[in-house]
Amino acid sequence: MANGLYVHSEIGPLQKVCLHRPGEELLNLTPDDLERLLFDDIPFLEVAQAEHDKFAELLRGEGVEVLYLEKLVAEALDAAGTREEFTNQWLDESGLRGHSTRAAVKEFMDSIEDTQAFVEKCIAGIRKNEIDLPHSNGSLSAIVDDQDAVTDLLIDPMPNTYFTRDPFAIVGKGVNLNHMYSVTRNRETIFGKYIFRDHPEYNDAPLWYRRDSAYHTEGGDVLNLNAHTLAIGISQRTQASAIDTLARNMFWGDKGSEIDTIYAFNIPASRAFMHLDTVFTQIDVDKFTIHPGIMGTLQVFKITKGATDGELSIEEMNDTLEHILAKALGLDAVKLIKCGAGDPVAAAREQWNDGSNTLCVAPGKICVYQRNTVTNDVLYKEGLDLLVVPSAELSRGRGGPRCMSMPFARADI
Ligand SMILES: NC(=O)NCCC[C@H](N)C(=O)O
Repeated sequence: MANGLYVHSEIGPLQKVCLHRPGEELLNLTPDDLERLLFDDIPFLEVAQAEHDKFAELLRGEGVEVLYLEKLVAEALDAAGTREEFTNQWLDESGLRGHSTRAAVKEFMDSIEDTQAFVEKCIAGIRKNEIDLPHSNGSLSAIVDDQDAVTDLLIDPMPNTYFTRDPFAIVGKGVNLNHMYSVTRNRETIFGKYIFRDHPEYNDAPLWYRRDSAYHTEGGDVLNLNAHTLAIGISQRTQASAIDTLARNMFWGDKGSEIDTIYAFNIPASRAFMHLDTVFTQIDVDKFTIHPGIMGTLQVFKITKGATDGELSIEEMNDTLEHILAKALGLDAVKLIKCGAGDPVAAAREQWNDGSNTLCVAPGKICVYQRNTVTNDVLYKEGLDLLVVPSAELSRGRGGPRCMSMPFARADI
């Protein structure tokens, strides 16, 4: 067991983080596929990459080790000799139809010698004109599927891979390996399966949640409040049943989870508020950014062990959000800083572009998107130290600095 994972808070000095630099997958996004692939516009790749490089450089400047997802996957497959197994699983989940088409794609992927280039191609997707497809003779599927095809892609790209927050979430020394809400993103969790099983530094990680679980959940909904307390969104992306399953795995599993209390935040199921971290992130020991739009409807439940094995105790918290968070963190008070300075128009505009979605690199020091000027001004005035990420193109995928990062290690506070 060589599991180098350690995350017990949202704010402890960030030591290692996993990113993915957007790549050719964005060149396979077409207007017709945007909605299905969960994008709102087509980013200009060159600029998106430059913005992402700046994000990585800001993190390195703070002493953070930046790991790249595609490199970790390639290292895992090479170290364990599992590329063949991975390829078959990726093909099984790629939506390909027809035996001979699958064989042609497999041959094409096998011909890519370098494993990291192979992983990058899995993420990029495959256009029909890249492969000599077998003639339709002898295959009903090749005739019917071809005439029904609505896209020029043989295999969809995975354009959301740069949102490394969502397919898995590090909690303590283990991992929630998620079953994601959408078919298009669920393939990203295959990468997690191989990293946390096969990578020399992260193998044999305890899994608190498994990608074959029945219910869907995503990492953007998971906030590590402290070593024994989690906050999780019940949202468009995370079902209450997934939280029940996770709680049982953590409270009674034999893999050593330290979590004994989960606060479930029921937020409206909408695209703008897709995860808890799109409306709410911790930025200091006693400070959070929050989108005021959720305050009215927010329902919070506290989940702990019930009286008998496997039974959860669920208590609805009838208190203000400030009090609930202060209690959860063992503090006298916390401060909620409103996105858009509380102005409803600025709040809605800046939340849409991830004004509440910050990545904390140390208490009081956070990465924010440059474009959210109203929110950033408030954060400056509140004494936060801002690492400002250019965001004209990255933001088109509807995720901010927290969405674009998965901490693997944070120092204790
Ligand atoms: N944690 C996050 O809020 N991640 C942002 C994910 C954006 C992506 N386009 C999605 O819809 O899943």
